Amino acid sequence: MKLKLENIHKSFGATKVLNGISLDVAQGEMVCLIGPSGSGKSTLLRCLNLLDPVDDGNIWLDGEEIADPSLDPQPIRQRIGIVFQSFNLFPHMTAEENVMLAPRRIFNKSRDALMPQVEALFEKFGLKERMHHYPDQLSGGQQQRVAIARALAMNPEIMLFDEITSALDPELVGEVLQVLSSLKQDGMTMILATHEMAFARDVADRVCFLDKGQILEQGAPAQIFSHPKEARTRDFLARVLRSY
Ligand SMILES: Nc1ncnc2c1ncn2[C@@H]1O[C@H](COP(=O)(O)OP(=O)(O)OP(=O)(O)O)[C@@H](O)[C@H]1O
Repeated sequence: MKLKLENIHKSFGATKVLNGISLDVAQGEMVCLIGPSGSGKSTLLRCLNLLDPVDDGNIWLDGEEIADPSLDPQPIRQRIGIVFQSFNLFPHMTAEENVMLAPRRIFNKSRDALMPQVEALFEKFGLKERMHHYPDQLSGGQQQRVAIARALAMNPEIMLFDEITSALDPELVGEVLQVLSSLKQDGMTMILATHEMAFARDVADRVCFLDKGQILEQGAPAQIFSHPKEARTRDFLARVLRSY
């Protein structure tokens, strides 16, 4: 198993946000987390990336326990890329400089040494002509694709995506989802929190329905979307699918 979560608990003050999450993610699998606002999707991804410490439970990456607070989180974080809804690109740097920043600093590599990989990423994401543009010269969809390239430039083993299309104009969503589909074809292990139900249904290997910090149901998208067992899952899907 690439990633294994065992009975994860997390509270903020008196608010219990994750209430016993257990989840196995296989190498190359795409898992979509769906669920109502406030169900704990973002918190789960932040805990997986060690941005927030868990209160209790275990996270295993390739059989190695990573949620141990006595470990230095930095080397583990490098193995797990995360992209957020807000692109957070540095405005005073070009797209290329944004993508090169972390690998240059952390791996101490020169621009020349990194250039073939970075050029290949821009090419793959249809951004070759935009490498030397600044973020404010790029559309939201282009900025988000640069943000994904920036995470990939660290050669992560797993990618986490937290509602990465939620801030985009509807016509720009497709180009970003296309990037996710191509990463899946490349065999990247991915966990996505998303409200893109059609994408989850058509592309994910597995869908996990979160509610009140618990996984109520999980399974193949066809099973969850067509035959949800839990009433709460059914209600949620009925509401969101009606809005399409
Ligand atoms: N740093 C924090 N401090 C206090 N409460 C927090 C913090 N982060 C999240 N929460 C609370 O945890 C709960 C779950 O939030 P989370 O963002 O994980 O949900 P979500 O499922 O990702 O929601 P959405 O779909 O709206 O992004 C919410 O009640 C939220 O207010």
